[in-house]
Amino acid sequence: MGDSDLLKGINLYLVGMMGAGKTTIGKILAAQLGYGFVDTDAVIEQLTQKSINQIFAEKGETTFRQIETKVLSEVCAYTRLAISTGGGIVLRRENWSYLHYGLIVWLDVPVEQLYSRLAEDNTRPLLQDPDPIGKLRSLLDERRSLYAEADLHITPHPQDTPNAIAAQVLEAIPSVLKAKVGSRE
Ligand SMILES: Nc1ncnc2c1ncn2[C@@H]1O[C@H](COP(=O)(O)OP(=O)(O)OP(=O)(O)O)[C@@H](O)[C@H]1O
Ligand SMILES: O=C(O)C1=C[C@@H](O)[C@@H](O)[C@H](O)C1
Ligand SMILES: [Mg+2]
Repeated sequence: MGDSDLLKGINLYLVGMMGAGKTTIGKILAAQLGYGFVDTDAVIEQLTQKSINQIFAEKGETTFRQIETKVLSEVCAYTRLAISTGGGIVLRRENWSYLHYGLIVWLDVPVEQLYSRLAEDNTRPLLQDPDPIGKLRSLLDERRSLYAEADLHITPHPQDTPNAIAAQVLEAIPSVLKAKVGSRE
């Protein structure tokens, strides 16, 4: 059971740039909270029977974003889930109305580290760019103020393991949960 009552059934959403560790840490958090695990990118791939790269190439980013919103709107109706989102989930205002049903955690990882993790990975269509590090920088510049709308801002040290980062999230939850519930009263 462990920390299973920590969030009182409220969903936990991980947001942040591609490569920030949302999928990796979301799985650990789900196990530790006794929650189910959902990755919106994986759900989109299952639903469409296409890879994210294929969806971007064949249908374009706008269609991907429409599917992403639909998936989020359906997922948020469930409880007791840790949900790793796609890096661009913060872009549509409508998505925030769904995210705010849960507790939102921003994994804020420096661009250099994102790049070193993703350099060998060709599954992120937005990084198929002649200047991937410049692209990561400009995406983060566009999105930083949106990610900052999360309830909890976690800035892991470069050497922190996924388990250590998950522990930081769990440790910080009680204080932010209080603030979040308090703000609704
Ligand atoms: N704390 C960490 N230390 C070292 N490597 C990590 C850490 N967290 C994640 N990684 C590695 O970085 C890569 C990207 O992680 P992950 O897929 O979890 O990111 P993501 O935020 O889900 O990205 P996306 O938005 O593209 O889905 C993976 O290879 C993962 O193993
Ligand atoms: O940052 C982004 O816009 C993206 C991140 C990934 O999780 C995928 O959702 C897709 O590659 C787009
Ligand atoms: Mg992911």
